[in-house]
Amino acid sequence: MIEIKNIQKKFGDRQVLAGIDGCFQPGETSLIIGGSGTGKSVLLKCMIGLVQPDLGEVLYDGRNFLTADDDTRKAIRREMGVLFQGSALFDSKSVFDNVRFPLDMLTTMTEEEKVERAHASLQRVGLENAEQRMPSEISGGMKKRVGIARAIVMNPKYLFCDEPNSGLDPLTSIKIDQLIKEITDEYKITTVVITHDMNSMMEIGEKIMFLYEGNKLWEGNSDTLAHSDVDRLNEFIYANKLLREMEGK
Ligand SMILES: Nc1ncnc2c1ncn2[C@@H]1O[C@H](COP(=O)(O)OP(=O)(O)OP(=O)(O)O)[C@@H](O)[C@H]1O
Repeated sequence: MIEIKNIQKKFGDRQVLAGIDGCFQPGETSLIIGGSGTGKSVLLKCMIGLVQPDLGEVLYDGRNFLTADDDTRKAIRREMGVLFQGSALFDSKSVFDNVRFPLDMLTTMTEEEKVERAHASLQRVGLENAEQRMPSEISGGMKKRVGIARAIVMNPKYLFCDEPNSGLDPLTSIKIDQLIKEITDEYKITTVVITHDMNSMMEIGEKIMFLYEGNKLWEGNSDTLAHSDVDRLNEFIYANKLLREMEGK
């Protein structure tokens, strides 16, 4: 379980996060939604240690990530998998070498163990036949799958995905969402996904947190999303639907 308490962050005079609380459960895919510039990515970065919040706590199964000693922080980091926007693959490495990279960097596994683990991850995302291909030779959806395989290769307890659907067509988006949800459920991972995607909200929104100008204005799930009395959320959903219709999705 991940708990965040009163996360605050300012850049200059701008209060980007104004005190966010939340709780994310194992085996659950939790979504953070909201318009552009509302602080979703900054919140995610605060959670994974890429941005230091001004105030607040991030607890990983009770361990305070922000005040922990170096060894505990390292241990927590090793339990995290991250799928970055745009997949962030190394262009000069094959699919297989991209996936085994965290094992090379962070473990003392034998060659045989690494190969076995990387194979298993790639198999889990359905890419066992693309291991020797280069990132430039595969589609956007496949790149996301490689990113997911790399994010789970260390058997993470916590998985973070920043806009996993960006740049994908609707069908591929749904497949990627389903994969994230299945993996979360199968390995009982605590998964946090940032998304703009209305389909994702409806299909995998077991828990949804809505941010607006650095505040959490609403929390619920896909069933309650369309029935809130929060004007800002209703505007966001309406704008999203409109955009999808205009794009012919
Ligand atoms: N390192 C930084 N220095 C200064 N301002 C920043 C920094 N990182 C983010 N911001 C600002 O914080 C605000 C929130 O940014 P954030 O990236 O979290 O938005 P977001 O909700 O993820 O939006 P999007 O959906 O467009 O990615 C923005 O106004 C952004 O310009």
